Amino acid sequence: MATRVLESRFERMSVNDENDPGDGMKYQKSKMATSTSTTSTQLSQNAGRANLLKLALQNQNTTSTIVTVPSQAAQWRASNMQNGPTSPTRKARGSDELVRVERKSNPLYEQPITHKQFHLGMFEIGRPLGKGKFGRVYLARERSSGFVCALKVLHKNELQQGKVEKQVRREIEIQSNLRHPNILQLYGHFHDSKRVFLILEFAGKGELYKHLRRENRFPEWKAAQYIAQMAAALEYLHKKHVMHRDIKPENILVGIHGEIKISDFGWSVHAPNNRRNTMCGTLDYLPPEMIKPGSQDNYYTEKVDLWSLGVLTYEFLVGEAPFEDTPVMTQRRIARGEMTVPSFVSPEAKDLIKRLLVLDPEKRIPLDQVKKHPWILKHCVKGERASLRDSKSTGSKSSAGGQRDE
Ligand SMILES: Nc1ncnc2c1ncn2[C@@H]1O[C@H](COP(=O)(O)OP(=O)(O)OP(=O)(O)O)[C@@H](O)[C@H]1O
Repeated sequence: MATRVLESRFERMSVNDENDPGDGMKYQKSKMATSTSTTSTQLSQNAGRANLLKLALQNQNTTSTIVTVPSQAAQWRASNMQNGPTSPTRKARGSDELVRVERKSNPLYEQPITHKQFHLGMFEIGRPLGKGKFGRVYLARERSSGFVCALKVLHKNELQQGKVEKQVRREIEIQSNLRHPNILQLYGHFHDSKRVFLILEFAGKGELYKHLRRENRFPEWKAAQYIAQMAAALEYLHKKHVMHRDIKPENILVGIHGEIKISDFGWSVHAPNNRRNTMCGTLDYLPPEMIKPGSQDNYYTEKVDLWSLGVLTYEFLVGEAPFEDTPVMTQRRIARGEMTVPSFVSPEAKDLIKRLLVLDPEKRIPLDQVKKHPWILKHCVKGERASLRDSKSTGSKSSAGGQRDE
């Protein structure tokens, strides 16, 4: 059934589709589509989507044979996947529940690694998933294995014009070496004369930013579970001496189980000495040490991500960033740490925000303590009971006005 849905989705695509990128990457008709007996019209769109996601999960947990291989040119060098990633598994009740992500070995990585060169013909291209500044992202399926992934297409001339080649190269190098359930996996990449293709893990529930805008703000149980996952991912990154430097809802995707996937490593940096002095990131999320006048002289550390985690916690719970204002005022308020937490935020959550949004980077609460913070423990260790209690006391909607994901 699930396979048929996917087939019919691929079957429906045509080269005249208005979403055709017009860049020589036409939608391709699946060979398997002819074997279907159930037509797509018999299935509702929602059921189709749910089944597609189920198939993506099955593929990613069990049947994938995608491996990363060296690409044609040294500058787009790929990394190896010998240290296999971990796969999230569903632990919670009901389809609308956030989950604690559990590590599980993936059979893919127990198989011998076979090196093969990736090329576009190996993939069936599905529907567009979105568009960024420098390219488009498509749902894709590797033909031989049926592995479902997201294919990001970047045009070399646009990268050149935007002077972001170095940034993209760094993004590839860093992301392809990361294996964590809350970090979007980059499986490999390849290129032709005009384009660079990134083979990415498919995040079935899309952008976190859209979930937040839809719900306005998240209920505390959900925000706490997201922040716990963010803390785990950041801890992993920092242990590898990687600072993300651009943590914000727009750079977080949501996996098929509702788990967080940090993406967009365009601003991330591998800094083995743990100190950098480049100005980057998004104003609302920038920490004081990066916006101070003369900050060129002020080296900063991976603790910038702790500040951003505080801003993220605030935005999850309040619906807007804590220092949001005109650009000049935002900068001024960040430099002074000037913000107020609304009274509807619980004292425990407020405490965590205040411990993260500390002007002195060295005094910010470390990630291992974030994971043990009472607010996190309340919603994550006893997560299910806490979320039940919250939903009982506030009806179907949470006190934060948020609803469970459908
Ligand atoms: N792995 C993925 N799984 C599911 N959807 C994705 C995936 N990657 C990207 N998308 C969708 O495609 C959109 C464009 O992604 P892309 O990475 O090109 O740009 P971006 O990070 O949103 O923006 P920018 O180019 O400004 O950094 C995303 O906003 C998201 O909706």
